[in-house]
Amino acid sequence: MLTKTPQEAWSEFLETVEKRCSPTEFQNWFAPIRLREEVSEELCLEVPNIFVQEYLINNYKKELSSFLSVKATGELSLSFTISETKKAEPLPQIPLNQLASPSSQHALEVKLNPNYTFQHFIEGPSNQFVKSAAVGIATRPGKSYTLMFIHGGVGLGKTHILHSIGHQVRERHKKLRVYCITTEAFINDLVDNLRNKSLDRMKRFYRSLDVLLVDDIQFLQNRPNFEEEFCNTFESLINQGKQIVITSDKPPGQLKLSERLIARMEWGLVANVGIPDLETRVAILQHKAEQKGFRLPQSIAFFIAEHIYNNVRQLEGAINRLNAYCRLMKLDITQEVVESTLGELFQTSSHKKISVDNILKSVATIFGVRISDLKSSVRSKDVSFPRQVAMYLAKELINDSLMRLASAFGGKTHSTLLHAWKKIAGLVKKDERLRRQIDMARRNLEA
Ligand SMILES: Nc1ncnc2c1ncn2[C@@H]1O[C@H](COP(=O)(O)OP(=O)(O)OP(=O)(O)O)[C@@H](O)[C@H]1O
Repeated sequence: MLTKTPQEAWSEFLETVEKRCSPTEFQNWFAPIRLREEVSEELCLEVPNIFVQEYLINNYKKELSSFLSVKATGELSLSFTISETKKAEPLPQIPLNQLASPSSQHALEVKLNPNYTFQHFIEGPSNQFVKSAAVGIATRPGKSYTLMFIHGGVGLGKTHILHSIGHQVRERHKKLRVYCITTEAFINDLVDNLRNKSLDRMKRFYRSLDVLLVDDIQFLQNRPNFEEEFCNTFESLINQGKQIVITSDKPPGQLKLSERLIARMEWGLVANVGIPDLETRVAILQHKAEQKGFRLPQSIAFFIAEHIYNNVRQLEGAINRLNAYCRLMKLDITQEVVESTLGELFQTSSHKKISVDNILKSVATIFGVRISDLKSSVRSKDVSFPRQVAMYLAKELINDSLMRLASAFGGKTHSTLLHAWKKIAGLVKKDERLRRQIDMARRNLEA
């Protein structure tokens, strides 16, 4: 019998999920969910949008069912409400008769890259949220969130997503005026129009758009004069219920822009694109190879993905280089060929590959125990403590799932590994000797 209140069940569910998923996934999908304080036996959740609700049900139904009771109908005792879209303060509207004609042409428009479509965007835990939110926005532009703000590191697919929205809107909403521009081009446009005293025409043009896609807003930093005009354009579109999508290398709060603009951007749907995990990188490599018309063996894709890991553009560069080399030299793709062609890229983009086996070797030497004991289920303190240190190092130094890391320790579970990591992380703060032992192991491994 379930005796927990829905609130208790929810917080236990969150605790479990937080241990299991990546911080990006948790931040994107779970952190925005609010528990509604309703007097009900049902768990009432307030979600910021339908994507979060669908994500929760599609991916965590099984887990939820072990925390929540089930109704007589067999459904989970769970209900959702979608938080009301926050409204921007009203600004003076531009009369309709002043809007530019839909046939206006603009030289600075960015042509949407035909390869940057949702179909060619490979999904993984690091970008699932941004992708489903973008698909939702492209399906009903201006209807759910009038502003979407996409941020993330270099080469992780922000422009790809931006153009995908543009393609889909053009395909499904033929009458809507979609315009894609880089922030640099917007600034150049502004400079030209100021010089030609045609600022009003420019304003009318931008304010007549239905969907404005703006790439790399970080280039607006430290340019207060241009920022003001951008902010006006932006507010005017938002007030008309039009759609804006902005990309940036940082979240809104970290941009050096006026408080007014930052507040406006934070008000939208803010989504982060993270670094793809190993499996997603492998899938991206294989997809890119397929697009180029060749097949990349799985083992080779893993090999490349293990060495190039924080920039998808570099993965794509690797595929292009490998393809060109093998075609010209009429070679099959083997690991040797990959090493000789892409070795340089590996050097610049990767640090030394650390494996659980290396960690076990290093820890065994420092603590004077046998590797086989570390992998066994021996529980004596002189073995279990170094084993926990090795688990701590594995979680700290290897970018892989807890489950896989734990199983490399002779089939341990992810909760054992997490427990070990927490314990050692706590001890290392106060135990000088342990800190030195761990530093020594790290130096050995990274040397
Ligand atoms: N998930 C993905 N699936 C397929 N291709 C991807 C994915 N993520 C990125 N790419 C590819 O990586 C390349 C770089 O992506 P993009 O230009 O969109 O990155 P960005 O985040 O805008 O980079 P920058 O910060 O430099 O502007 C593109 O060719 C894009 O197609």
